[in-house]
Amino acid sequence: MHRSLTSYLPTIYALSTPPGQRSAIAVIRISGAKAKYIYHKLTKSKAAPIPRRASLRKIYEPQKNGKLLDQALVLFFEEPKTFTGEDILEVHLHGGKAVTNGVLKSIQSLHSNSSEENISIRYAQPGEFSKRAFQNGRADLTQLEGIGDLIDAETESQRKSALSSFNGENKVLFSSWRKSILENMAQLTAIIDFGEDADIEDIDNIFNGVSRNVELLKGDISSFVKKLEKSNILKAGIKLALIGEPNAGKSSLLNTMVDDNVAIVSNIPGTTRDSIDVMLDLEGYKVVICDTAGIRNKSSDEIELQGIERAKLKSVHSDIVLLLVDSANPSGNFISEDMLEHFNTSLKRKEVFIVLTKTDLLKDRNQLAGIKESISKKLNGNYPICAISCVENTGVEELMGSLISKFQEITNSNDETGPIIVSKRVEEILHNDVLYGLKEFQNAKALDDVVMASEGLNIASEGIGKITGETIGVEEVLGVVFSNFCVGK
Ligand SMILES: Nc1nc2c(ncn2[C@@H]2O[C@H](COP(=O)(O)OP(=O)(O)OP(=O)(O)O)[C@@H](O)[C@H]2O)c(=O)[nH]1
Repeated sequence: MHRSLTSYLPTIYALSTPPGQRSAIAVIRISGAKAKYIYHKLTKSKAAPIPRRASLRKIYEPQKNGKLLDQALVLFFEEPKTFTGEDILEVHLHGGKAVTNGVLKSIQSLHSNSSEENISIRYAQPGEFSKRAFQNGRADLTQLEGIGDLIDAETESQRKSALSSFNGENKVLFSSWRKSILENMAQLTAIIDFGEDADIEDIDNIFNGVSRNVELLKGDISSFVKKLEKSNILKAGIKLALIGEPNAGKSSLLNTMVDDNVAIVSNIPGTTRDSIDVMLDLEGYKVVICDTAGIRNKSSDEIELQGIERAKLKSVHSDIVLLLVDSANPSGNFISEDMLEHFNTSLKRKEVFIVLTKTDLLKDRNQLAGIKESISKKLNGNYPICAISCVENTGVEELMGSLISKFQEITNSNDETGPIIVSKRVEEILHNDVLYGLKEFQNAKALDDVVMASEGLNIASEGIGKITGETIGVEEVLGVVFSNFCVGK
């Protein structure tokens, strides 16, 4: 009879659907050696549950004459081919608080550590189901972290990128890197072991060959890390700052984009005295739009001045800046000196879109070409310029289209392989262990030190092992990974 590697551990159970909420269905998940025992006790059925077959069962308090708690859909999965690698029982109850509490209490009441019987059952800790899956070899760490990212995904692009870990693509890639490192380490070990008997020229040839392989591998890993950095924007959200002079129409554009009145729109210049962040899902991208205070030359208002400084700072820290310019500005000075200075000192290397606003107020739309030319001249660059009117709702769609293309570009989403998301933990190991180890190899190679070079490769290979969990020996590392998970996962 098969026994999972974790069969000696207590059987765990948890409410896998959100707690404390009224819902049509609530699912309790139970995993471990006592899952079947719990089934018999709750259903009062003597017959063994048929694996993978949903059946409707009355659920009772387990003690003698225990009262009926609910009628539920019950699913039993037999080890080892289950998520955790252990027997799993799922009880799909009606989602009322009293029902779920009653069943949870009943399961807990089955725990017993009396001298005659040792039935160890307890509520699961965060991520404990996933931890069991890892311990029983059902999934590697990157796949499990991928599930975490999948659950956390708020937008379509985040969901897609989490899949690369979840469906094991990253695992395959990391394993191929590790295999390659181990093969090259084997060649260095041969030099170390047979060094004295071997021909110097042969040794050089082998060492140089390994060095070329490491160079290529380091290139691959570096591009993966670069792509990762780009994709990370997807997780945090693309930061989009709306800047412009007071009254340029920033809040109106934000409202049009959000299609809701989140910012205050008024015709008193300087209404937005501080920045407002709004999270949006734009065509599957998580975007954090920041409406900032109008930037102008002269202000004696201390609070406004602080707002202006913060607006400048926000634009510096954003991924994309929309510089809004009132096309109907009667002064004809479309970019103020203060804005120009901020642009030249801080925004030159940013992704900037110029947005000409209030085009409905222009008497002659042919003026637009002249305005565009004068702005480009003043900014001394070729920035994309869009013309919009929030009153007529024209140009906003085109602007959105251009923004989406930019999102794809800066997050690598139009790349064939798509964006990738891995955990912070994995990213750190890639930098601090894997790339570091390969760099150490290269330093040692420059000194012709085979032993140190091999040690460098060892660091890199151990690093990949830590990522997938293959060379994990320490309980703390597992703790770090799984403590971020929710209960029931
Ligand atoms: N005709 C017309 N008026 C507009 C348009 N967009 C904004 N406005 C008006 O311009 C004024 C200023 O708009 P806001 O969106 O508050 O401008 P803002 O840049 O956020 O202003 P501050 O918060 O002062 O920096 C309001 O009276 C708006 O109704 C537009 O496309 N056409």
